[in-house]
Formats: sequence, structure tokens, C-alpha cells
Amino acid sequence: MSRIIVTASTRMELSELLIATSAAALPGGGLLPVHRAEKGGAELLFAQTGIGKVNAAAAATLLCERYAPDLIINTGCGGAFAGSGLAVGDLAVADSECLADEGVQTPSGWRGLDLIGLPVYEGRGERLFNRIPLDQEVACRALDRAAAGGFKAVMGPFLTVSTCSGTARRGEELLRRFPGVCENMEGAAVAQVAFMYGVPCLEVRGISNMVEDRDLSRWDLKRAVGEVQRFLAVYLEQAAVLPGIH
Ligand SMILES: O=C(O)c1cccc(C(=O)CC[C@H]2O[C@@H](n3cnc4c(=O)[nH]cnc43)[C@H](O)[C@@H]2O)c1
Repeated sequence: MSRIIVTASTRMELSELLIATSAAALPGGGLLPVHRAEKGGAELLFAQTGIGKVNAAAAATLLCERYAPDLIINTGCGGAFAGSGLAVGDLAVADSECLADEGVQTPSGWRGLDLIGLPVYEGRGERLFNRIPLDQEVACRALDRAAAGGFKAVMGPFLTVSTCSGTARRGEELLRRFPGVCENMEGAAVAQVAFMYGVPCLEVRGISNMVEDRDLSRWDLKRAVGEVQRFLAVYLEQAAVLPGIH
């Protein structure tokens, strides 16, 4: 039976999936709460990682070591960049991830890790600096499934940051560094660990806010996490025949 792991930073980002799949808490999860279900001929494990790259990387490493998954799905909410074509309540599918604030501030501007010449990972014929590749077939199929399910979804590069951008200016600055449709705080960490373990990784987020001058009255976390979990519940129904799953 194939094994799919779904990670999110908060309980709210997983709670509807836990209900939809009748998942039960696994005993002995230690610091990392894990729930288990069976659906569509696959074993599903849901893990609440906590916010940010450190929590996400620690959780992803533990999950890869302990469970050797066939696919890791990172989900939750995210901010949409201006010009992405995304709005609050839409779905964003990552075609790549990026460590968007790992680099060097030089007198002539910000530069990525390639300036230092030290990759975050080197192996399997790749040197990864800021950009983390994701499985293209898995991403494209997820986008197709979202469209077929009537969801408005856009696929593009995701940027992972340590500081949530609370100004339009910061969003513009990040887009001068790297192309991006969606900002988040965990995705590149999960993607990097998955890449290191050779596990296909999918990232799908519901858009809770635009990357703009911070105005919480324009955020809709509930709608964002509801939409993306509604999509994933359908997606996971066909878990046994998902691309990348053998
Ligand atoms: O600024 C606030 O007061 C505030 C209130 C509630 C939530 C936040 C977050 O920043 C949530 C971070 C959480 O959600 C993801 N997320 C959602 N939108 C964004 C964003 O625009 N930029 C970065 N991360 C975002 C993120 O992955 C975290 O897990 C703030």
C-alpha cells in the first residue's frame, strides 16, 4: 500500500481533512502529532508541523526517516503576489519552491546563496542554492484535478520566507529577487527535505491574503484552508492512482 504524508503548520489547516478521512491519532508521535487514515487504497498520514522553516524541516526529516513516504503534500494557506492572477479563496499549486530570504545583503543589493557558492544541498547531480525543484508531473496533475473539480487554481513558483511580507513594497522586493505567485513560511523546507530523500513533493495552498500592506480585514484564513482541504479530500480519494505513486 502506498503511503502519502500531508503536512501543514497548524491544526486548522488539517482539521477538515482529518474529519473527511476519519483519521485517528497515532500513539507515540512525540513532539509531532500524526494522524493516520486509509483512503483510495493508500495509507494517509497527517502531520501538524508548527509554523516556519525549522519546524517544517524537522518534521519532514522525521517523517521521511520514520515512514519512508511515496509522496509528501505540503498544504495550508498562503499569500498571493500581485500579478499572480490569484485572489483570496483561490488555490495555488507550486511548480517550484524557493528559499527567498536566504542570501547576502551586499552594499549593491540582496544576493542569493550562489554568491557565497555554498548550496543548501548537493547530491544526485544537483546543486541547490535558493530554488528547490518539485515534481512537475505531480504538480501538473494536481492543477488539472483542481480545474476539473471547479476550483480556480494557478500554478507557479512559491517563495518561502521567515518574515511574512506585510507591505506591498516587500512583495515587490521579493519579486525582483525571484519570480513568484505565492508566499508562505514552510514550503521550501519541506520541498528541500523531500528532495534530499528522493520523495516526490506536492505543495498546494489556499490563498488567505494578498501580499500587500498588512490589513487583516482583507484576510480570510477560514475560506483559504476550507477550499484547499476540500480540494485535497477529493484528490486523496484517488490516492492509489496518483502520479509518482508506485
Ligand atoms: O499578521 C498577522 O497578524 C497574522 C495573523 C494571522 C496569521 C498570520 C500569518 O502570517 C500566517 C502565517 C502562516 O500562514 C502561511 N501564510 C499565509 N499567508 C502568508 C503570507 O502572506 N506570507 C507568508 N506566509 C503566509 C504561512 O505559511 C504560515 O504558516 C499573520
